[in-house]
Amino acid sequence: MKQQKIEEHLSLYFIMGSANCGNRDPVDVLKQAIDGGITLFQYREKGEAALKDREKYRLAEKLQRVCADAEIPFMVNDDVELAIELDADGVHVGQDDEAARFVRRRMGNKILGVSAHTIDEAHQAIHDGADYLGIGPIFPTASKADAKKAQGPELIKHFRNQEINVPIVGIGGITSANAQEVIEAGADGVSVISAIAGAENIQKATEELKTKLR
Ligand SMILES: C=C1C=NC(C(F)(F)F)=NC1=N
Ligand SMILES: [Mg+2]
Repeated sequence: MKQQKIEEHLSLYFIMGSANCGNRDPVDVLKQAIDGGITLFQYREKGEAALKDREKYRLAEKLQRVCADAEIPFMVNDDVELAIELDADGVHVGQDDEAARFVRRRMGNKILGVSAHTIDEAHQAIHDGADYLGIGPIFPTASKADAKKAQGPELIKHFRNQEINVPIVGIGGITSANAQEVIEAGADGVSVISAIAGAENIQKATEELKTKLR
């Protein structure tokens, strides 16, 4: 049941933190993205101006409520303590965050996403109980300062050819111009930051992206 649900939710996965919203209120950005049809949200508070402690908690709480009202699962990036404190729907961790097997123990049956760049990392994440893998960067990205080299949609094909059959979401420089290639390569969905958060008209940009995913 959860496995099937995860695939459903992965199709248009919006990731955002205060640093991605320019001078716009992150709550309004999220509301417009939800109106445009996102299927999953991840709160990712990163960068030198990243909110911390009480401020971060308060924004996370507001974004979580917006997701709850829209029945969109609310994920937290990296910060397992915050995810547990908020009783978030899940957490996403990278290879340099807390090991997925420990996060799984602390998160119980919540959604656990893990970033993987190699087949070995994918096998380890699956062994540790990951519900989905974030694979990328597919295209060059400006949203992650320490991103690895873009590998193209072939990266997703490679994971599928290697019998990695768990839910996969592609990440990295994905826009409405290239989203289709990522799905055709075998991803269950696409995750985006600036293609939505940086758009002039957020709802329209989200709707346009969504049309490419059918
Ligand atoms: C670094 C990341 C890689 N992948 C993902 C996701 F799209 F959720 F899988 N989220 C991240 N924060
Ligand atoms: Mg991380």
